[in-house]
Amino acid sequence: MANSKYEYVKLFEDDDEVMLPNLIVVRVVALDFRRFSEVHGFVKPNDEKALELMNCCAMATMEMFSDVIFSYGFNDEYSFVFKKTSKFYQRRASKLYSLVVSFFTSVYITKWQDVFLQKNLRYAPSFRAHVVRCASIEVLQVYLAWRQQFCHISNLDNTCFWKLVECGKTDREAQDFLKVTEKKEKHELLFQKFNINYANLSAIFRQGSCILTTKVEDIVKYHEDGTPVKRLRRKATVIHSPNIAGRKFWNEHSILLKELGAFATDVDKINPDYVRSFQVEKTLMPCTWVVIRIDGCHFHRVSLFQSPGTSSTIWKNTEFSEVHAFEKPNDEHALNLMNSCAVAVMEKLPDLVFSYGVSDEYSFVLKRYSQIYGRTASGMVSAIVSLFSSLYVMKWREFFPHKELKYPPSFDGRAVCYPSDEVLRDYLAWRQVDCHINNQYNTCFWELVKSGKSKSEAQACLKGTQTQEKELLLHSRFNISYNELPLMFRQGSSAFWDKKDATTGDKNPDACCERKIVVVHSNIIERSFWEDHPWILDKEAWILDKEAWIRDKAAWLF
Ligand SMILES: Nc1nc2c(ncn2[C@@H]2O[C@H](COP(=O)(O)OP(=O)(O)OP(=O)(O)O)[C@@H](O)[C@H]2O)c(=O)[nH]1
Ligand SMILES: [Mg+2]
Ligand SMILES: [Mg+2]
Repeated sequence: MANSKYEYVKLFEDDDEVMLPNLIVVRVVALDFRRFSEVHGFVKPNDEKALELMNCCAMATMEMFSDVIFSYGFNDEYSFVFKKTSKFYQRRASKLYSLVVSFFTSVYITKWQDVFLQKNLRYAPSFRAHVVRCASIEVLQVYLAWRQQFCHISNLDNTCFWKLVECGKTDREAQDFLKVTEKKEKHELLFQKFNINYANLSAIFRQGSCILTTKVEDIVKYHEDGTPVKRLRRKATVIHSPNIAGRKFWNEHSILLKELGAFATDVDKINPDYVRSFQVEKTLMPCTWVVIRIDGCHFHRVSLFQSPGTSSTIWKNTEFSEVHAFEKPNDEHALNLMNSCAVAVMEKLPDLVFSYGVSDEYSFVLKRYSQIYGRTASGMVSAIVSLFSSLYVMKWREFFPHKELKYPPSFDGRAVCYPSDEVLRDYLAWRQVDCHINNQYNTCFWELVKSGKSKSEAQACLKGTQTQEKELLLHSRFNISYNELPLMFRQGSSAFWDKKDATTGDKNPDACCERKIVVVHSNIIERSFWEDHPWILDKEAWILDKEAWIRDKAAWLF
């Protein structure tokens, strides 16, 4: 809708389409899961409930994203394989991994209490994700073999490790012992010393879990004459298999053959070059401002959700803001929830220097030399979008104490590099102009609707109108002075560390206690905002960061 002189900043966005014939795998891995599992007292080495929750999230993800044909997970990770012809979001990598990780995270929080009845979630967990490109079905086969082999090796190791620790060894001693022990000896150790036959441990621990979906018919209601109204729905099922990369397992599932292709032989060796390709992630250009923009998925449009109180997922012609009865055009609580999540994300990731939010989106600015998540686009985007989603679900009650969250929300994300302060400020100006144009239009639109016009009449009435005409319309017909509407609606929200932090810096040991993020609703298009807050895009810190970065990255220069 919006059109402004700042639109040129869109030229900095790059295309990350996964080209055909590459097969798409989205791999999701928990962040800092060791700490999370300790804080939540997970059983070692495997917590059945924690695995059940991971499977639950993966099943919901597969039911949500119908192009995902197969998934495999163990411990704290899951891999989702898309059908080979998928056109989902034009195969744009950032859309795919961000939506999957965001939804997966939201479900993790939503379902936590159902799985861990007595255990409260103590803090917001998050996951990271990236796209693995497999050039052929043979490469996908190696990928699956690699992951399942890792599951086996790590589970055997962990089982031995915790048994050794239980019987008195220190962590160090147990690790040193296992380092020099062969697989066969580990099996022997478990059997001889601890009376454990490894092969008898639960398949879910040893083999991980696979998920496949089938179409089932649900009766959703009955007509007056008693005939049932049926609807097709995807139903996910968990299975365990000792060799998911084997021909025997794969080729007996017709859906895998049809949507992905057959395995011609069994894998006898995992090619290390392939493994390198599975791990490669694009890094962002150094010395640029990185902006991570996240946006609510289908906050307005059709979405899929699980109807409350039932276990079935149903297509509904609906929108997140509609289902949750957000006030139109602006819901103060919904916007404050977004702001609160953004502040919490900034507190967790100190490399974030500024963020700007409007409607269902937030832009996070990372300092120029940020090296978090190896400066990979997928690391930065997925960690932020996942943490944001996690917080959004956890904080929902605080902002909507009387409203149930009806289904897990999801956000997409992208990373864009801007080379100078000017371009970065133009980017932020672009978002604020967009906020202004949309807000003015939406205010007029909903006033017209409230006054009795249909939506299409309201649309027709506003078509081609300029700012001043809209202001006049609001004033003359509805007695609304646009400039007196709440600042948050007109200007959006900006979050940043307040001045005290920047000036006290590291010199004062108590400084960290005083650090505070402020949320303001200012005009950030005007240069004066940046002149009044020079520490946000601080030049001096930038030079120090640059020197540290060169020392770290380019030691060979000296
Ligand atoms: N009523 C109400 N709706 C809101 C509010 N904030 C966001 N929305 C809705 O969220 C939509 C955001 O627009 P987009 O992000 O472009 O659209 P979307 O439906 O989320 O679609 P995608 O982002 O492409 O998935 C708006 O059109 C509103 O319908 C709010 O405070 N109140
Ligand atoms: Mg949106
Ligand atoms: Mg939006």
